[in-house]
Amino acid sequence: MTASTGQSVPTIIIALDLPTQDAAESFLSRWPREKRPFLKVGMQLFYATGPAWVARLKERGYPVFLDLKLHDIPHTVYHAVKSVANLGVDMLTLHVGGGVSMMAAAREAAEASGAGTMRLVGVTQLTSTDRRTMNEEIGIPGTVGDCVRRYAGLAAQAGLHGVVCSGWEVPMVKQAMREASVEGIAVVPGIRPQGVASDDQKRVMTPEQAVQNGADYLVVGRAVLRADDPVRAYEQIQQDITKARRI
Ligand SMILES: O=C(O)c1cc(=O)[nH]c(=O)n1[C@@H]1O[C@H](COP(=O)(O)O)[C@@H](O)[C@H]1O
Repeated sequence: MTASTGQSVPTIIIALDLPTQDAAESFLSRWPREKRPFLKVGMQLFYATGPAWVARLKERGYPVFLDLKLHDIPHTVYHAVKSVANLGVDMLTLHVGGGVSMMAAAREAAEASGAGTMRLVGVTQLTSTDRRTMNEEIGIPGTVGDCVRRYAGLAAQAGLHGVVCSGWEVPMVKQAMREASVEGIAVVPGIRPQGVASDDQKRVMTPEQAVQNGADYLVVGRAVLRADDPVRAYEQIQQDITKARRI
């Protein structure tokens, strides 16, 4: 039996970490017309383009993950999610560290806006964080895995649809969410195909490893954005995923 038996095929999400709308459009123009990859618009591009361009991406048929990593008081997050709900995006991030009331407010706002299909996912410990940073700088004791597992349980308790974590923690976050009666999704950044530099990421995995560990979504930025042929790099990762599912 494969590690991913019973799951749908893991989906690649391209992190459009680019500075301007022109840069993003030029990147998208390199793709075959019929291809509509799942796109992540994060802070860099969202602050540069604004919400109208994101809404247009949706109108053009792209699945969109809006990665704003909301983290504020419950009242503010409630109203932020209400504003985002109008854009029709498929996924939105918030920080689990904001607490259960903040996450529950987000869920309530999504429901009140009729944005039932927008998946709310909680960022656990960033994949750029290692144990030393977490223990000595942030002041959270224990292993990163302990913390991520605990955060996944809190996200499920608050009614989120899943979490963002590294590939290393996927089995434990799924278990933690299941214990809270949620079949939650695992969205996994920090993906590095063999031979690609880790850059600022600390908890990295290859696409094959992440899939074998049960990841539902693989978030890939620089490995595709910096490739000489981004479409080819994306297709190679897709092949890696298919291969990993056969093992
Ligand atoms: O929420 C995210 O998407 C995210 C969470 C996390 O823990 N780590 C992380 O890298 N990300 C995002 O995933 C992308 C990873 O980019 P690359 O490291 O270039 O593949 C970036 O857009 C990050 O903002």
